[in-house]
Amino acid sequence: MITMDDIIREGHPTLREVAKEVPIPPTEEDVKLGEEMMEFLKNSQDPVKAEELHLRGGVGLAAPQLDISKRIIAVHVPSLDPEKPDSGISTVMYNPKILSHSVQQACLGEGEGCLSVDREVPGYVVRAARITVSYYDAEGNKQKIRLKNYNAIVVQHEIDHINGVMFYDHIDEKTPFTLDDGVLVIE
Ligand SMILES: Cc1nc(NNC(=O)[C@H](CC2CCCC2)CN(O)CO)c(F)c(N2CCN3CCOC[C@@H]3C2)n1
Ligand code: NI
Repeated sequence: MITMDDIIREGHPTLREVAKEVPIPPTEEDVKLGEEMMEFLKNSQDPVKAEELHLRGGVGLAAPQLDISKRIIAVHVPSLDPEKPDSGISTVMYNPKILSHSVQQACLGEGEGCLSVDREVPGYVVRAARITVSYYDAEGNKQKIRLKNYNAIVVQHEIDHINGVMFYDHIDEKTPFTLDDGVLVIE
């Protein structure tokens, strides 16, 4: 079972590597890894288990954060709107690829953090508000989905990780909270 001890922290070179594509259909090993990544996210969102296992809350995780330089990400984002129970996203993506993105940009009003970064880095992380992503699922089926707002932000944060990009690379140190016109702030 994955715990915080398995997550490498900034400064570890693997976080700055471009991760390798995995064979499709995913091997048993890669399917198991994806399942363990998803289990970590669910545990981290369970108050009892998170407390017991000393987990920081997470809605996404990328294999390089486990010192595994493979293009595998897991996202488990609960829907923010109880009226729209399926507006969240919960899936493991193999070889995810952003096919297209909106000109419209968005950021989280609270900024971003990272399980591999043991410090606060204030500032807006401006990303595309909507993205079209292709990926392979655990069975090797090619999927193509459109994501927007919170779900889109999370998946972009994870895809950054498999490209060696950290969230604070997007923050302008001099003007961390300056926003161009029209950037959607997601609270
Ligand atoms: C936004 C948020 N980021 C949390 N942590 N950071 C992460 O997930 C990092 C990835 C996210 C940082 C910004 C975009 C992607 C992990 N990363 O570094 C992976 O690369 C949260 F934990 C969290 N939520 C809201 C939903 N809540 C449901 C109930 O359980 C608690 C949970 C807390 N929302
Ligand atoms: Ni992260």
